[in-house]
Amino acid sequence: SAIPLQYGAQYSGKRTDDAMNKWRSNRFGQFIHWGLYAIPGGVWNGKTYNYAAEFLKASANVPSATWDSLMYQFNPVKFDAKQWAKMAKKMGVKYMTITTKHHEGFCLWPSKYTDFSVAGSPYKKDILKQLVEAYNAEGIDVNFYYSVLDWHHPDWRNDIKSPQDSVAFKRYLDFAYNQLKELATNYPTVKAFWFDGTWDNSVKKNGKWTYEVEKMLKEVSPGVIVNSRLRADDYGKRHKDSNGQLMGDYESGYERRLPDPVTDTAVTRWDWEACMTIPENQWGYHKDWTVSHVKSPLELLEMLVHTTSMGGNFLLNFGPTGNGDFRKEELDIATVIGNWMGKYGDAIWNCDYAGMKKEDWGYYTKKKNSNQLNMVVFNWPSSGLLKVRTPRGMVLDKASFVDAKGNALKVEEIADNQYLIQVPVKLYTSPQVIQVDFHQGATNGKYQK
Ligand SMILES: C[C@@H]1N[C@@H](c2cn(-c3ccccc3)nn2)[C@H](O)[C@@H]1O
Repeated sequence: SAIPLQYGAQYSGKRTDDAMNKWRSNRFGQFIHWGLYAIPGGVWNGKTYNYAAEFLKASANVPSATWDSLMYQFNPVKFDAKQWAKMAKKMGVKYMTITTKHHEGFCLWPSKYTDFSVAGSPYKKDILKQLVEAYNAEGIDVNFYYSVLDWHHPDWRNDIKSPQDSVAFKRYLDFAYNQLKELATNYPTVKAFWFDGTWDNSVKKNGKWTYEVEKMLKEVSPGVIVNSRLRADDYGKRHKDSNGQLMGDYESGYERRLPDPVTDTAVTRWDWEACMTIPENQWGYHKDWTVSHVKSPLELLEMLVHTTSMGGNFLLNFGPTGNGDFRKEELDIATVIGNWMGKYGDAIWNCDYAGMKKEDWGYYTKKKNSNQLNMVVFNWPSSGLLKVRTPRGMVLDKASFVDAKGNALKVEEIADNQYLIQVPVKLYTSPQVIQVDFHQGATNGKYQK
């Protein structure tokens, strides 16, 4: 029987209100990690540190006073929110998630609860306000990332080991609560809050606070969406409560990894989002991308399609430089992905899990409330035959490449709920999309029994 909880999941199943339906239909988002860490870019006193650039303070053992004085160098003269938003629009994202405050504690908005913000920098202006306005003007939703973990704030604690810790950490939680209320109040068009830095015991021992933050945000900004990573329940259980129920509005555990399309299909039962770096593990700007593998546009495109095929959102990360511009590799990736989305985005936006078995050639997506099935093909069989297994009652009618709607492909029913779709055997240089029309009914039985 269920364990009684005060601060566990507040509901089960997917939210189906307009705000969540829009969040789900967005599918593809741009993550932006921007802060003081973008100034040194992974290099300190002439030494390059391979670990994630937004962790340079820790990797290079930089004293807090030294790190915090980077605020006086924050003056991104090349920052142009409208230009960032145009690039995002061309890339085909429908939402953007910006780090309002990362673990270093530096705030990209002039918060009245701390001096450690843009207001204290030579730049002075409100970065968040400019980004929200510019991206919303391009029709792109904006979500706020907020790190509960805060290396700058004197009252932060990793754990509560004494009454003094409790008193200090209570002050910290009040500070964070006030900042979050400030963000939800001052930027009312923000659609979701992306919490991070909640894995420490100090936060796990404060499930009630995490519950109250979610409650407050939804009172201040009705319809707003909160990720599972914020939440701890009465017993410190995170993401899913002590009864295995998902907390928050969507599962946000997939960081630099994706669920397996064969063994992890359970994720299709709830909303979820995966966030992904272009290098192996760099969220903030790093001067030297030779320190690890850098994913190609096609690798990233396959991850986007893979995620959509399992009913999830894909949040691809960009790390602007300390000057406020993007490195060439990121601009090139945005262009290649944008070109593909311009032609085939209809197989991503407002598409979901098709409820079909994964095949070797690639991924299915299904347009919401339609009989339109998309096959996004990455791996071409030497036979030229694409295998399709349908659920009982689903009958394929016709198929054609999105790029050649008029040329119907041969669809052969070879057994109950088993089909082969014939495609020309040739080299394709980018993933192709085949659109398949189907209907619910008995199989045609054209094949010999
Ligand atoms: C979304 C990503 N989450 C942050 C992160 C990751 N980690 C981490 C810490 C220890 C092990 C593995 C991951 N700590 N903070 C990264 O800095 C980025 O913001």
